[in-house]
Formats: sequence, C-alpha cells, structure tokens
Amino acid sequence: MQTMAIDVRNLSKTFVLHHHQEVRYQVLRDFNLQVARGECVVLKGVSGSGKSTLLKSLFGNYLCEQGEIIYHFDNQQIDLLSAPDFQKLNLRAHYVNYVSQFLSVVPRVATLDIVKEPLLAAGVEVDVAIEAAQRLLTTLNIPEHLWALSPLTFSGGEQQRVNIARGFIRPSPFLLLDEPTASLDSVNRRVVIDLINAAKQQGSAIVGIFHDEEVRDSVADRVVDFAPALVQTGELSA
Ligand SMILES: Nc1ncnc2c1ncn2[C@@H]1O[C@H](COP(=O)(O)OP(=O)(O)OP(=O)(O)O)[C@@H](O)[C@H]1O
Repeated sequence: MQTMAIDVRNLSKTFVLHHHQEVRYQVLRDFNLQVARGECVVLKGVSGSGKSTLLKSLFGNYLCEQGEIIYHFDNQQIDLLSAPDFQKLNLRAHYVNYVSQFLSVVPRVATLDIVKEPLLAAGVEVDVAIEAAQRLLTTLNIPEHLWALSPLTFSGGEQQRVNIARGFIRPSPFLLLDEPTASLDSVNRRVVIDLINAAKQQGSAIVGIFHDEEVRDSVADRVVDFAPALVQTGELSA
C-alpha cells in the first residue's frame, strides 16, 4: 500500500486584482490531488491554466481561500492552510523544497557556499557539506573555476544548475519543481532526470511542471491535466 504524503482537498484560489476594479480570477476551484511517498506527479496544461499557482500554493507562497493542503511526515500531519505560522515556517525550512527555474541569491556569495548552505542549516558538518556540494556541482557539470564566484554572472543554464544543486543537496520528503530544466541542454537535462529519480527512490513525494516531454516521460508516475478553467468575475475597463 502506498503511503500518503500530500493530500490536497477542495482547494480554491482566487486572485483579486485590487488595481483593476477588484476583478476576481478563480484559477483553482475545488481542486483535489493526492501524492504518495516516492511518487512524482506532473502537472500538464496550457499556459495560464494554473500549474504554477498550484505549486506556489503548495509551498505557501499563495494563500488559498478554501480547502486543505495536508502534508504527512514524521508521524504527523499539517494542514498548510490552517496551521499556525511557526509550523508552516518549520515545514518550509526543513521538509519542503521548492525549485523554480530562477535563481534568487544574495549577491557576492560564492556558488559553493550557496549550494552547501542547506546542509549546514540541517546540522551537517562543514567538511561533509563542502564535499557533498563539490560532488553535486561536478555531477551538474559546473566547472570548478566557477565554484568560488557568485552565480549572478553565470549563464542562464549555469544559474539553473546551481539552483538545482541547492534544491537537491539535502534529501527532502517533499519536492516542488517548477520547470527546473527549462534552459538546460540535453546532457544536463539527463542529469536532472537522474536526480529526480534518485529522490523518488529515497521516498520524496514530488509535484512538478516540465514542458519538456523527455523529462516528463522519464520522471512522471502520473500526469494531471489542467483545463483552462479560469473564471473571471467583475469588469475590466481599458
Ligand atoms: N499573483 C498573481 N496575481 C494575479 N493573477 C495571477 C497571479 N499569478 C498568476 N495569475 C494568473 O493566474 C493564471 C494562472 O497562472 P499560472 O502561472 O499558474 O499558469 P501556468 O499554468 O503555470 O502557466 P505557464 O505554463 O505559462 O507557466 C494566469 O492567468 C495568471 O495571469
């Protein structure tokens, strides 16, 4: 029997455009999704159908007006919508990894430090964290001469791989992947596919968006189709 990891029930998310006569866009309506440990569910659908909105809601970046997002871990369960703030923060800091296609880092911090930081935060010894970061950067084909530099001047694909290294360095029970392979070449896409499949083997529950068919077919246990279900109420005037 599969072990439930993420249980989304009757989730609704409406954006209210306060600067546009309070027009309301309902992007998610009574949405349901169950993800088991070790399972990768891929979200598929036309642009604007709400895939990223769901991922951001699962990470708690967007507040949903209705429903439940229940995370099961360490013999406990937490509903992201109703849990007190300290529990939400703990969940995000230690259990849920959100990896987008965009790198967002503090300027002038070296790549190696950025990648090893999640391990240090988890209490891993410095030497062990450095070695793990070096190994992962090598796997992701980031040349050694770049490790001491800030990634802010790196190419789009290099930045994305630094982001992936930081997102995958610490095993995590929940992974939310928003187009992590968007600007990668085929060799590096293959590396990321292997990382995702290794995370599944370790029991991570994964929800991802991948427009690349090869990646999708290589990692998906299940594909969830998003219909363009945008519901608008109110009037938008020019
Ligand atoms: N912060 C926001 N405020 C208002 N509307 C938003 C906001 N974020 C998303 N939307 C709207 O919600 C809809 C769904 O956007 P979302 O980014 O979830 O789509 P998507 O399926 O991920 O698209 P894509 O495949 O192009 O990334 C879009 O019409 C978008 O304009």
